[in-house]
Amino acid sequence: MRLHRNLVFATVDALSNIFNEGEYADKVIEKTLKRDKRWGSRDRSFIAETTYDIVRWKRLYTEIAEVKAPYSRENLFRLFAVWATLRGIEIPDWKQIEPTPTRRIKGRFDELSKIRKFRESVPDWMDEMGVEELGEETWEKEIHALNQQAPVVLRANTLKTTRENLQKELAKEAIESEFIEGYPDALQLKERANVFRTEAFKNGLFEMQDASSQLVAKFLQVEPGMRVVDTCAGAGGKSLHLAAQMENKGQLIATDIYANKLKELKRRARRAGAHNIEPRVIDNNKVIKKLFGSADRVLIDAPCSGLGVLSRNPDAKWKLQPEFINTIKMTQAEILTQYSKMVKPGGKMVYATCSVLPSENQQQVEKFLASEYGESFKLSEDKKILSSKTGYDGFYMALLEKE
Ligand SMILES: C[S@@+](CC[C@H](N)C(=O)[O-])C[C@H]1O[C@@H](n2cnc3c(N)ncnc32)[C@H](O)[C@@H]1O
Repeated sequence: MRLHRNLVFATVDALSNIFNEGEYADKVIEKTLKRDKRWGSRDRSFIAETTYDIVRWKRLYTEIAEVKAPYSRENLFRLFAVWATLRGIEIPDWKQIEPTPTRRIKGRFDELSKIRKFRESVPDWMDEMGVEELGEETWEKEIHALNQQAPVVLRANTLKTTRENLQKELAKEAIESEFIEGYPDALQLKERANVFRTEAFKNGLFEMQDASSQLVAKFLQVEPGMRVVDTCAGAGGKSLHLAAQMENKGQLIATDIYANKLKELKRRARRAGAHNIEPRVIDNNKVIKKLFGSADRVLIDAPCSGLGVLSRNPDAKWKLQPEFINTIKMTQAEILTQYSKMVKPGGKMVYATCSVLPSENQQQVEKFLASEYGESFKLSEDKKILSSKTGYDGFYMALLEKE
C-alpha cells in the first residue's frame, strides 16, 4: 500500500481533534471527509478506518511510541508510524515522520501484548471492572471481540420492501450483501460501502442497525393496533422497527428527554414511511404520568455505559468514566420504576441495554422485580448477548409481563 500525504495528514488532524480536543470520533470523521470533494471511496475509507484503528488501539500505540497527552503533531505522526509498521506498510521519507525504528516497534508490541490491558488497549479501571463483572475468561474473550471492526448490517424496512428485494436493489448499485440466519430483516454487507449515498437509502428501504439491536423490537411482541410506548426513543432506531412490526397501525408514542433527538426521529420516520409514531419530549412529569396504566407494550431502551457497542464506538473506551457508569445505573433503576407504571394489566415491557455488564442488566431487573413497583411483574425471558458469541453488538433484553 502506498501512503498518500494528504490522506495521512487528514488522519493526523482528525486524531488531534479527537485526542486533544475531546471531540467525538464519528463527528470528527464526518467533518474530515467533507474536506476534499475529490476523495474517492478508497480515500475516504482509508481516513475513516485508520483514524478508528488508532483510536481503538490508543493505549497500546501510545505505550509503544512512548508518547503522552496532549499529543503534539510530531507525536501523532509517531502513532501513525506505529499503526503503519504493525501492518507492514512502508513509511515514506517525509520530513514529518522521523526515521521509524521498525524492530523496536515490533519488539515493544510483542512485549506489551502479553498484558491484557495493553493488548486489548483498555484503561485499568475498565479492565478491572470487566473481570469483576464477567469473570476473567469471559471478559478476555468479550473485550477481544469488542475490539474488532463491526460488520455493516442493515435492516430492511418492511413498510416499503422485503429483504430479498432490498438485496436486489443494493446489487443494482454494486453493493453485495447476504442474509443472516436468525435475523429475519437483516442484510450484512460483504464489503464496507457508503450505503447512505444509495437510492435505496434515500427511498427509505432500509436503516443501518446492528443485528443484535434488531432483536429488541421483535422481543416486545407488538401487534398492529396496539398502544406502544418507546420510552427512551432517541433518534428512533427501535421506534422505526416497532412501527414496521405494527404495520403502521395503532399508536406508537416515542418519548425522550432530548427534543433534538426526537426531531431526528421525525426526519427518519418520514423517510421510512412510518406514520404511526408520535414523538413527545419528556419536559415534565406529566408527560409520563398521563401514560400510566395505558400501554399494551412499553420499551425501555435504557441509557447505559454502551460497553456492548465498543466495536462501532471505540473512543468510548477513553471517554467513559466509572462515575458515569455509577450514575447511569441509578438512572436505569429510576426509569424502570417510573416507566413500568405505563404498562396496563396484562401488558408487556422490555428492558434493554447495549451493555454487557450484569450490573446494568439482569441485576437491574432482579432489583426491580424485588421492589414494591416490580411486584406485579414477572420475568418471561431474557437474552444476554455477548459479542464474543455472536460477532454482533453486546446487548441485553428482558421481557417482563404485568399481571
Ligand atoms: C440507548 S439510547 C436510545 C437509542 C434508541 N432507542 C434507538 O434505538 O436508536 C437511550 C436514550 O435514552 C434517553 N434518555 C436518557 N435519560 C432518559 C430519561 N430519564 N427518560 C427518557 N429517556 C432518557 C437518551 O437521550 C437516549 O436517547
